[in-house]
Amino acid sequence: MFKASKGVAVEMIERVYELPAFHGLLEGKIFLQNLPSIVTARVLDPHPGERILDMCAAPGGKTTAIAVLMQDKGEVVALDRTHNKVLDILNLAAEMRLTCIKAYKLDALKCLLSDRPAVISPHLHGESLGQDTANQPCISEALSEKSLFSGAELSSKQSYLMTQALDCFKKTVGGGHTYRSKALERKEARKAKNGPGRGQTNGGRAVNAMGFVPKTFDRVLLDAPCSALGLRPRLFAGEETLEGLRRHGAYQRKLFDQAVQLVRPGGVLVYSTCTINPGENEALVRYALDTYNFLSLTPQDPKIGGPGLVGGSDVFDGHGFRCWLRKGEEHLVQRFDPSGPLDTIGFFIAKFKVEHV
Ligand SMILES: C[S@@+](CC[C@H](N)C(=O)[O-])C[C@H]1O[C@@H](n2cnc3c(N)ncnc32)[C@H](O)[C@@H]1O
Repeated sequence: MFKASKGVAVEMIERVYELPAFHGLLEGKIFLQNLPSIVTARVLDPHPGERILDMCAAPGGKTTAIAVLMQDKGEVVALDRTHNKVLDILNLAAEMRLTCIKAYKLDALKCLLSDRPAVISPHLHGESLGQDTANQPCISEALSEKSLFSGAELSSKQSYLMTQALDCFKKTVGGGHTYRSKALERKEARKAKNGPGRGQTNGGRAVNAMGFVPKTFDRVLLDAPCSALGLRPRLFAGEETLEGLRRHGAYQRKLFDQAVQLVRPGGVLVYSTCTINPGENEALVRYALDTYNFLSLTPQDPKIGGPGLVGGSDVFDGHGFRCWLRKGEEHLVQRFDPSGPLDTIGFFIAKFKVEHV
């Protein structure tokens, strides 16, 4: 408010709900969530022991809801591209004592390991791993795959081996059981003296991820960054332009292209946004179904929101007229109307079954 020289200021003189502020109260016991966010985690339907990917996860509301539904058994990989936001996820997970959550910093547009040339730290080379390396089959096997170092694209076997190698590397070297360099000892002494520093929190350290092997997650949630036109109150909603809305749609399609490749055959992909813009919701579903013939919409449970929009836009968005859902598809998605009797934020959820060939 003090940044702008003119504009509208709002002073809240009466609360809608007489709820106390929860800051620091019942820490780890309660976490406020919008109803559609809880519904999204339930629609994903994660089971204990599964491997789940939450692609745009900060601050971790849905990540933690998913981990709770899994009774903290299995693995929830939570990504965000922003360092401090990854720390937020780690903090929330620690506060809720959820150990199955692994949060990483990664641009979700580069999620697929096989998408990029192999760039491996020289530390991963056998000699620098210490004497016990030969006793680590996964490292030895991965390192014997010569083309890992050639800069060629990774096959999925190579990608898998590399992930295994990195895991082993972390366990052996990173865990400090077999080899502790002088540099590591100096770093730890510094940390003990100065405190954890920017990359550390109570929840742990924000680590960069390199990407993931295609078709290795049981379920993927893409809670996409969006125009957030469903959030209330939105004092600045009028500032979105048609071009801005179109760009959100294009970005979401790129994220979806990554998400779809990470789900295992027979797995589930849930797409959600907190906007009411059909260009980011129903149009994304149309794109998904028309682009990937191995995807199908699947019924959602619980189903609380209303039907999606059938038809299409008659507004030219600079590239075309976006098509939305076809008749019969509208009841397979949920659209939460922020002006409706449910009194929720505006939100959208689509659930896809993935059957790769
Ligand atoms: C809608 S919010 C996610 C809310 C979260 N799922 C929750 O329930 O708490 C979108 C998040 O996506 C992140 N994001 C945007 N683009 C991204 C990208 N390319 N890769 C990873 N994260 C991204 C943003 O930093 C933001 O935290």
